[in-house]
Amino acid sequence: MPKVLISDKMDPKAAQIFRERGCEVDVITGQTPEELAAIIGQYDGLAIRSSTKVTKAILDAATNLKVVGRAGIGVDNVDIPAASAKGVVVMNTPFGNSITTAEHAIALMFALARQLPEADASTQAGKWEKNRFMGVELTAKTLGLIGAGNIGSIVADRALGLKMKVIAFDPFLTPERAVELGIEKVTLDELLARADFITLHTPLTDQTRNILSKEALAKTKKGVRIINCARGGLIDEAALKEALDSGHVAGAALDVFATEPAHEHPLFNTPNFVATPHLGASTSEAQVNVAIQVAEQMADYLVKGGVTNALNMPSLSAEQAPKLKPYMALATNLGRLVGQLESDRVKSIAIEVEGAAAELDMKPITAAVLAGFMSAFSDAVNMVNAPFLAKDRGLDVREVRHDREGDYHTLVRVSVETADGERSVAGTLFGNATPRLVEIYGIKIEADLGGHMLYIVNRDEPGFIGRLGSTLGEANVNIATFHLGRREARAGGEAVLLLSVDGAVAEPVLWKLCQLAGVKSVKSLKFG
Ligand SMILES: NC(=O)C1=CN([C@@H]2O[C@H](COP(=O)(O)OP(=O)(O)OC[C@H]3O[C@@H](n4cnc5c(N)ncnc54)[C@H](O)[C@@H]3O)[C@@H](O)[C@H]2O)C=CC1
Ligand SMILES: O=C(O)CCC(=O)C(=O)O
Repeated sequence: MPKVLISDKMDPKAAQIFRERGCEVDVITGQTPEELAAIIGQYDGLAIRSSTKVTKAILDAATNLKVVGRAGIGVDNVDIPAASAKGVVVMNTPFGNSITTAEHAIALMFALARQLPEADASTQAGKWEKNRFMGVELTAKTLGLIGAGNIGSIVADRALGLKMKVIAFDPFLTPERAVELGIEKVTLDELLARADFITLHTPLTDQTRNILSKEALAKTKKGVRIINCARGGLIDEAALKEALDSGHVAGAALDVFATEPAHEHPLFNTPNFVATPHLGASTSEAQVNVAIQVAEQMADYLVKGGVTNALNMPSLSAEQAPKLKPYMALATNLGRLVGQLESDRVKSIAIEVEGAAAELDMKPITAAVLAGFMSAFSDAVNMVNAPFLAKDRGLDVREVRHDREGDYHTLVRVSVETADGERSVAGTLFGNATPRLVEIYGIKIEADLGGHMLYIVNRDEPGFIGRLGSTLGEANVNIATFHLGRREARAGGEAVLLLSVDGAVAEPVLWKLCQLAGVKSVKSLKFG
């Protein structure tokens, strides 16, 4: 039974769902990185929010880990390249807390417009400073969104309801989507010059880090108010403090900080500054949503092989998974066959599908071919890390879907290009379930790939099979299955033999086989 650790505070529904769906679960929160590293080796899954930092050191200690699930959106607390390299799937829940976070941004916009926190503190201190707190209306003001994805779009919708004009800077926002949202797509400089309120809704990336830099803040309209419910690091906090002190920025509200938790900060106690402790996602509704989603997704993966909302692997629904399973086995074996046969450097690999296979999502099939192929060169390869390893090796990967009727109701072909030219193998599924090799390097053959096998290329002539059988018999090698194919219809050409044998064939026996008259090459193969 897969074992899952919940290492951050999460709604109890998560643990309940893990148990209901066949996982054992421990909830241990507030651990130091050392404490986590000491126990993580026992777990197949790790469910987190933002407190647990899934660093390379944690991943190195996580010898059984298959999936990290983030109950939330941002995954900047997970070293995704390190997880991918280790073959660990990283998932998030991209929609469960978006409404809540958008509402927090709107709440902070109101808080700034009417100085609510300061007015509250003053009133409760018995001051009744009616003349001190002069607010501004939101109606007819311009709201500038930096980032118009899930959360930005919801903020836009709410702001339009408040009769604001909404403009957005987002390089990936299409003009059609902007029209659909009822907002205007602008450049960053235009947004800075026009917005009365600016709200940030992008992830923290190399492109967005410090997007509101000192220079950018200087380009804003005097009296602008700024809200950040996305990630610390998007705004230059020192420059923001200066701009608030000088009065150029009339107010700023931050839910997120460059360093969290922010127990102290130069911005604290600055007039017109509002702070919340990364509360964007903190509503009971959002926390139930993300806890349920993350547990369902992780359990689906661990128990049924379904992949949803993974950031480093193609999606595969739990319903699709059983249908794709035999294809993955076929694809892995074809990839592994080519990987073992080709000792030359493979420059490119093409995965072609036709018939029933052409109706399926190709991404998992491609990932399985690559996993099989790469497993011939390195250990600990799986469908998660194989595409990354292939990229690292400079392998060009092509996917081709044929819309044609072939000899087989379904076919997967893997072709590689080496210095010696292109070679390909192909396989089908018998009864929609059993993987079967049907072609190897241009020669028709029918064989199940599995266990230990021998691949022999020889001259097609009488007596060869007898010599081969005797040599193997003398070496006490038992032949389990025997498959034969030849390039030409008549004897004298090239033939291939695929034998499955009961164990690995020792080097001296392979050498003897190579010495047999008519043998061109002998390869020992192993399938998982
Ligand atoms: N404060 C909190 O508790 C929470 C914070 N968040 C944060 O909110 C952020 C946004 O979340 P979603 O809207 O769900 O993400 P999303 O991926 O749907 O949207 C992000 C948008 O940013 C845009 N973008 C990317 N690079 C950009 C750039 N250089 N300039 C301008 N726009 C750029 C993208 O095109 C995309 O439209 C995430 O970073 C997430 O971590 C999310 C939930 C809760
Ligand atoms: O889990 C949380 O409270 C933080 C949520 C968040 O920042 C996110 O989902 O990106």
